[in-house]
Amino acid sequence: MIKLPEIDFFHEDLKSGTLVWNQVKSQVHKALVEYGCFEASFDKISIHLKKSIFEVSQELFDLPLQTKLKNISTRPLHGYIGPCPQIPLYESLCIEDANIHNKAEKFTQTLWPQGKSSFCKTIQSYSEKLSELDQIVNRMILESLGMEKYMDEHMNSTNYLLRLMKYKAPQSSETEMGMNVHTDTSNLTILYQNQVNGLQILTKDGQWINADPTPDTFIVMIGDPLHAWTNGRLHAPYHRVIMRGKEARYSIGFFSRPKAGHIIKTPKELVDEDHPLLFKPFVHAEYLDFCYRAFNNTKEGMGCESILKTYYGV
Ligand SMILES: O=C(O)CCC(=O)C(=O)O
Ligand SMILES: [Fe+2]
Repeated sequence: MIKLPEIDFFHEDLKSGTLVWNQVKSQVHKALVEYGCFEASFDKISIHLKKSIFEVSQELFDLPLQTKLKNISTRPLHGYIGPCPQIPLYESLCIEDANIHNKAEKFTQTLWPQGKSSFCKTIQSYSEKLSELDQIVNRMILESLGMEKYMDEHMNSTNYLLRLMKYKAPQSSETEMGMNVHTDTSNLTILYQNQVNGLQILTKDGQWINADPTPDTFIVMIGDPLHAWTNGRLHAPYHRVIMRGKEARYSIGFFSRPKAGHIIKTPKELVDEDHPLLFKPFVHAEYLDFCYRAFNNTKEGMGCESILKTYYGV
């Protein structure tokens, strides 16, 4: 049974340029080339915070549907997604810029007008801490491609989204699709789950493997925009969620996303004879519209055909 690579981000002195940084960086690069994802240990999020994020998540999903529907956004797939025929077990809410205090507070007030500081504090602190891991991984990615000069531009053109997700236990004793096969629309995704497994990743050679993280680990994954930007060097894996058993699954997705109007354009340094250009430049908002249409048009939910290849392939 293949297991995802495990990478440790514990070290106190994990600073660019140190020996330990370079060692971790090469593990990150190798894992992202081969699998497009890995399992990360990261101790900046305390046990208390890990517990709290699921407690507040549960409270959120226990709110009446009318209240959850207040989570709306002008961008498609950025608000409340309720159980629908494509994915009947799935429900999620989306908090844009959850790492920024004012934004976390605004979201909290929309759902709890009387205020709910435990919720606001937890989502903000969780997002802020996890953004450190996101930045470490992003820097390692750019350095390992010799592209660190793009770091500021890369980070300034993204923002963070926090998606709290719940998958109901399937009705029958059979397994059921929790989320259909897709690749992510983010540059980088960091997933954390309660101890109900279900996430599966498709390897490059076509095998589905289980990503069963421990309570201490996160799954870090590449999405389409970064796959395109790196001219295919980093793999964006197809993945899905299969539900079984009697327990609900809670999962927390932390996404670094290109901003709506940002154009994803492969830098010229990453194009040469051995690496011909794979994708035309594209505006993230337009690409997201295609994903949204695919999601609505196919019975299986997010279509499994690559949106990136279909619309932007060279
Ligand atoms: O719940 C999970 O583990 C996966 C969620 C996911 O793939 C996504 O939100 O894009
Ligand atoms: Fe995903």
